Amino acid sequence: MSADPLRSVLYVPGDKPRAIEKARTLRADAVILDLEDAVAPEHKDAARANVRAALTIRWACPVLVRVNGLGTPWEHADREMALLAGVDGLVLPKVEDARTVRELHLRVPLWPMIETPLGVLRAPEIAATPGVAGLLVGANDLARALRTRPHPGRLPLLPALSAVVLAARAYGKLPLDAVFNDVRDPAGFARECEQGRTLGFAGKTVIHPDQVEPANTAFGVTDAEADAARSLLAAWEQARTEGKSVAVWRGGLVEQMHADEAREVLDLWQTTRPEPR
Ligand SMILES: CC(C)(COP(=O)(O)OP(=O)(O)OC[C@H]1O[C@@H](n2cnc3c(N)ncnc32)[C@H](O)[C@@H]1OP(=O)(O)O)[C@@H](O)C(=O)NCCC(=O)NCCSC(=O)C[C@H](O)C(=O)O
Ligand SMILES: [Mg+2]
Repeated sequence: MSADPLRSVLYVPGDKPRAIEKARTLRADAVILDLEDAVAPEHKDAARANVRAALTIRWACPVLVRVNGLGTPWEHADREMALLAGVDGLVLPKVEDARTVRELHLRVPLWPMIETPLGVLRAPEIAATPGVAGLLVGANDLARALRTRPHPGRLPLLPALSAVVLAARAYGKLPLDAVFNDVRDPAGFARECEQGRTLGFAGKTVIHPDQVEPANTAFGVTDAEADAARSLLAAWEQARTEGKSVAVWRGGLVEQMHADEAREVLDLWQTTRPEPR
């Protein structure tokens, strides 16, 4: 389990200084200062200057920058600014192969976005690339490229979502779920978080302050889950003390991997507990 949970990862448009300021007051596990699709071409230079200024400030969470993609007029200036300003990682949009990631020769953690059909097909090689910390799904671009129709349960995207989880997990990287566009639909957002967690995502990318705490809850550990993990571990350790290879807890079989999983749950609970007041 990662020492730095990424339950909620907030996109903040680089051309909105007020939103950048606001992001510092939220409890997102990380933020992505966006220079790509949230910023219109005529605002790119101003956004880059805002992001440079934001990177000089001390943040309570890791700060990533989503740079403009390969082949755009802004890619070099974006990367150079972010690297010089000391960014915690770069989000690379629309990545379609491992070679382009490798050839960037960047020494910060890289977060390729999987948001095209080719990107999905090549997600394993992209996830395996040294320097890659995790994969993000870009469901808006992907849905458009696949010509899917909107569906409340994301049915048409499920194979791609699972492919990204599979690729990331296979190489020990973190898969982050896509954004949910309707910022005025908290029930729909909660359902999609639940689905993302069930699919195996480590956290969700979000686009509005109101989505931060619900994502933290959905991808975090409740006190009840922590209690259950402690109880399972106690049963496991008791069984092992008695020389048994497996335990039975609440009527179910417990083996080593369940005990390992319970320890991971407790780690996450420990690292994400609100500070005592
Ligand atoms: C989605 C929004 C355009 C909604 O904007 P708006 O209706 O104006 O929001 P509110 O009035 O409710 O805002 C209330 C306050 O919250 C601040 N705010 C809003 N959004 C953010 C944010 N993302 N981070 C920080 N703070 C934020 C406002 O400034 C207000 O503050 P205050 O003045 O104190 O009241 C808007 O939320 C927005 O622009 N969101 C981000 C959009 C974005 O980043 N898009 C790009 C990433 S997603 C993407 O590209 C998809 C992917 O690539 C794919 O293919 O799927
Ligand atoms: Mg996109």
